[in-house]
Amino acid sequence: MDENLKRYIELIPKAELHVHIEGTFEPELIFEIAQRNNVPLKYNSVEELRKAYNFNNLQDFLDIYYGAASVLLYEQDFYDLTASYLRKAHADNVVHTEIFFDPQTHTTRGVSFATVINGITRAMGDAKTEWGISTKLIMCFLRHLSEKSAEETLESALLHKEKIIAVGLDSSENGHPPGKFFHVFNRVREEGFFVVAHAGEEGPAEYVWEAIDLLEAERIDHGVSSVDDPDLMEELREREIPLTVCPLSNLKLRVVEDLKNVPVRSFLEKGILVTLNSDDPSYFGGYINDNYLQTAEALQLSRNDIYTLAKNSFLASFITEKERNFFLEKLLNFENSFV
Ligand SMILES: Nc1ncnc2[nH]cnc12
Ligand SMILES: [Zn+2]
Repeated sequence: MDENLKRYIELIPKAELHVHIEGTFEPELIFEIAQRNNVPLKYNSVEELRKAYNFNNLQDFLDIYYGAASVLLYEQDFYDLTASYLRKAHADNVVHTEIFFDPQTHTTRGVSFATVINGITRAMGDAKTEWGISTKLIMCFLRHLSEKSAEETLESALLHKEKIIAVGLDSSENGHPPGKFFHVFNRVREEGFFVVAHAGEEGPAEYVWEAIDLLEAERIDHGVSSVDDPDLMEELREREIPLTVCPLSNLKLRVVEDLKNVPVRSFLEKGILVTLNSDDPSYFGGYINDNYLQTAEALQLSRNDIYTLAKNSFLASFITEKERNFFLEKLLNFENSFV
């Protein structure tokens, strides 16, 4: 790739809108925390664990991801995990990030909701002080569990309402359509949270329709199968519903055979608010800049395309108009001064 475009990608201020905090758990930190908490691991070394990162589909990955998360027990563990991600995001010139967390992954093991959220938000506060990085937190329900379990999780979340900006849906997609969570998302909206949902990752375009029509999702996570349905593409453009696409994730989970097949160009050409994100960077071989760089290379994206993707990341963020204007001005200043 052209050195100048590479530098432009690395330096451009950007927002990350699709990253699971449990998916930023690096093998070295997994072993460190497992050791200090006396939790046995199935793997004998960092190298052995890394070797297991060879996935045929979403479920293969989720099995390992939930296994690693089981070493997280104390508030300090969640703090260390989050601080480690935010350091990397800052290095990639991420100036705003909206982080997913999966409370049920921890509460079902007896770790309290407060332990999880207090550790994460303390690291978010420290990162703001230290690096000026802006952050929001999005709670996700695990869709392989019941709607009742999601309702109980929402109850726990209400005690920490001011720390959570939006509620989403993740985990095993096929067989667990958004409609399964219709009632609980009515409550989510009544409580004033923004709504997002993973849809159209491994699942069909129909699941994206359900997410926007039944759950009234304001942003779709992945959504790559939308490209199969021209009416849906038109709907996403018309209603200005952003997609948080994660190219390296799609490649590693075999949603696509080649990065060339991630439909970022189709979304850009259609005028859909598409963004690039890392999803679970410690498992998929790269953080946000790696996603931008490898996608730009595979799709021959121009500097102008990169600018649009970075701008879209701010347009698609759950921030105030004042914050949005601040970031858009930062972006414009960067554009005008980059040589
Ligand atoms: N890519 C993904 N899809 C669904 N659920 C997830 N949880 C973490 N990463 C996920
Ligand atoms: Zn995801």
